[in-house]
Amino acid sequence: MTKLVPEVDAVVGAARHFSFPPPRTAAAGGGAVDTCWKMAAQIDLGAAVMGSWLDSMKASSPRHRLMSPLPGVVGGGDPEHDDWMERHPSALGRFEALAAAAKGKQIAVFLDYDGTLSPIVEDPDRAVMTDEMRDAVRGVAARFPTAIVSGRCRDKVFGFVRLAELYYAGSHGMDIRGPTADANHLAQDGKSSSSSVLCQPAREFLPMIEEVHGLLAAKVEAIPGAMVENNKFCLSVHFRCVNEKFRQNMFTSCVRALFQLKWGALFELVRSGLKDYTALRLTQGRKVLEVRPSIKWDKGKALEFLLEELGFADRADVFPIYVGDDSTDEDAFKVLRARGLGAGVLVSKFPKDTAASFSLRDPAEVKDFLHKLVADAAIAS
Ligand SMILES: O=P(O)(O)OC[C@H]1O[C@H](O[C@H]2O[C@H](CO)[C@@H](O)[C@H](O)[C@H]2O)[C@H](O)[C@@H](O)[C@@H]1O
Repeated sequence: MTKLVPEVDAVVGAARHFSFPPPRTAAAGGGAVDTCWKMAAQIDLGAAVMGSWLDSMKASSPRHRLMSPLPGVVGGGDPEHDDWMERHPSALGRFEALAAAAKGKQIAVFLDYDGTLSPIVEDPDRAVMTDEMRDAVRGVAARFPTAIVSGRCRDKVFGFVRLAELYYAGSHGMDIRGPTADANHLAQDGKSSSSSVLCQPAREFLPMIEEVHGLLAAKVEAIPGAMVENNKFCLSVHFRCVNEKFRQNMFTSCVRALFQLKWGALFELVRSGLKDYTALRLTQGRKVLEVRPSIKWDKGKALEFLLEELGFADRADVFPIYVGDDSTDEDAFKVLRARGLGAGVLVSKFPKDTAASFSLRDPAEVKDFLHKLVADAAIAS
């Protein structure tokens, strides 16, 4: 089997398979969650089949079986969990291996926001980050170049994080700006802080996104709980709160049919709303449909852009660490795999098909991991 992340593999050991796609066992192979996670990555609006699309919507924030509560602990006889932990060990439980792979290299840290730095909540405007998490991110940024890479509008995610020393890549990486205050590593590198926008590859789509925002917002008013969030260069159509009541009582097939009908109706509204906008595409995140310009730009491209901007593009001694929870973060994990660089860390309590090498269960573990990065002597030296 080809090893795509040799530096991490070499340290963790050959028995740990960080290849992508991961091998499938009877327990994990072909599972509904895995399959839907892949399907959810991008929707072909012309060919979308309603049944499979609804499956994908339901799988977009899985709530099935909980995994072992302790990082690195094998999962008490659950073969699916054991297989997952084998292929994507805890970045906390295997921290020494990760640190050894990073030793002597320039670390750069890339952090998704929702589901990574803040817990998933029903109201996107209330997805606040705790002060403790802010302290952890501040500590990392004082040591290593650090970027937030989010599907959200850049200003909005800055409003949550409020740390001027970071890079921010908003709108799924389509709106990137540098730090507006010096962090220690920038001062050491002699680089001046810059408040300027560094990259906006979808500028020409702004009027179209505005127009479609108005159109979709009016359309989804018909669906209680649905909401369209304007993320400047892309839109998020939220369905986490659609038919919440039915979801809580979905034990009879009759109610289940209603549940599917509502989500199907929302999808149809979005699909029909976009039919004249062939320059836009639809992808899916956690209980959210993402309307994006059809350009070849995603969080993976943003990661590559930032590495270049930091002067790390051609350096073999760089160790990027990307932490994210969403299907949109897979583009960044794939870049790291393809380049054999650094480590991707997926935040998930559930087994998922992922190009990440390591896993963390939730934002609380992300915080602990960030603290460990700062405290680790091997990495510091
Ligand atoms: O790339 P991210 O920083 O993870 O942003 C992706 C989307 O995150 C937000 O939606 C998600 O979090 C919400 C708050 O917890 C939750 O209600 C929603 O169901 C999730 O999909 C954000 O609101 C979106 O605009 C981002 O695209």
